[in-house]
Amino acid sequence: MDVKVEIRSMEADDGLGWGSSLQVPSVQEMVRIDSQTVPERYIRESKDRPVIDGLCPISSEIPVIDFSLLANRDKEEQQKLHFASKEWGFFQIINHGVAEDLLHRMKAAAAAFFDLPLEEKMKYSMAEKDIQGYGQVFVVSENQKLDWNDLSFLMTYPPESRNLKYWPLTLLGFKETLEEYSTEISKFSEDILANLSLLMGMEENSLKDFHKVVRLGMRMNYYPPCSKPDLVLGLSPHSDGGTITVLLQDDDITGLQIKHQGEWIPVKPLHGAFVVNIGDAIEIWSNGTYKSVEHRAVTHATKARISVATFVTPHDEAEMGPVQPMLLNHPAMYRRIKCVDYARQYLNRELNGKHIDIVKLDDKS
Ligand SMILES: O=C(O)CCC(=O)C(=O)O
Ligand SMILES: [Fe+2]
Repeated sequence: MDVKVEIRSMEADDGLGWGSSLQVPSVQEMVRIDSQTVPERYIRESKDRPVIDGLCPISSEIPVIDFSLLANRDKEEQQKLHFASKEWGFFQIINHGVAEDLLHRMKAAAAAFFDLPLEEKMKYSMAEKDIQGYGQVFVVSENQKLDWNDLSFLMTYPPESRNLKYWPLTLLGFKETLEEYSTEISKFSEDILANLSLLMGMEENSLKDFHKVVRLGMRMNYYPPCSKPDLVLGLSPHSDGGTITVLLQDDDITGLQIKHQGEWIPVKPLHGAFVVNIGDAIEIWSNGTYKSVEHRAVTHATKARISVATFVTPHDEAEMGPVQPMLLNHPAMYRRIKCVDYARQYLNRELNGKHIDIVKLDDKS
């Protein structure tokens, strides 16, 4: 197969100043041209290959939290949030109050974008020095294994953070839907942060203060079907670098797997729920009490899967480092680092497990 479709424009733009990634082919286009061949660059070493088993029973153990109770600061529900963040780093949230119609429109907007012809999508390609737009991130060498995934990454909130040159404004309703969705996710995330602040022995607004305003980056993921799903990964193992991530996904395909007690556990979608996970920033602020857990995505033999991950991202100038109440009975487990420095280091490398070790302090120090 000889597919030379590079998804990157040559426009010079420093963008967010967080990093950049090398050019890669569109996997969706490769599969459209030849759905059977899996190029060598996508085939994982034996030890990294996934077990495709959407029916693993333990999946049902992932905590489910009722947001309507958390919003009322219900103590029992807060304890569930505490347990989930400590033991799993992941939970599904029901009764979040975001209208089902909006969730449906958000998924449809992402699907409509990936449905566009390649030439059209390429108009929104990442610029050379940015990670916003259509393309791929975390590609730093010509030799590394690639994910079976195409993505578009957009800053969506607050409104002034949007760079509309990466937004397909010709798609009817795309902009309005993302605006509406990101406004809802900003309110939802603020409330989760308020509950986590209280659980960490702080004022309700303390975690929010690290953001000034809650800042959202949205990664729309498209995982094409793969004829050999047991040889590839849709998304390499990683933990998310920000505060929390809110994931919206298709109901009918299990693609997300999380590392729990040394095993990869599939997260079976719960209709209408968000999957929320703790990012590295919360692990560091909580001095390791709450866990930013490794996760990955696997592919499906015949179906494409779309997910929409919204990353809550701290203010560039804020500091990551354990907060005072979490240091009362424990030594600091992480050194302090400015959020923008962490983001730059996080983004300019191959995605390969947890990155947090770069700020971990030796147990004895
Ligand atoms: O597609 C998924 O389920 C996972 C997405 C994810 O982990 C990410 O975009 O960081
Ligand atoms: Fe992730």
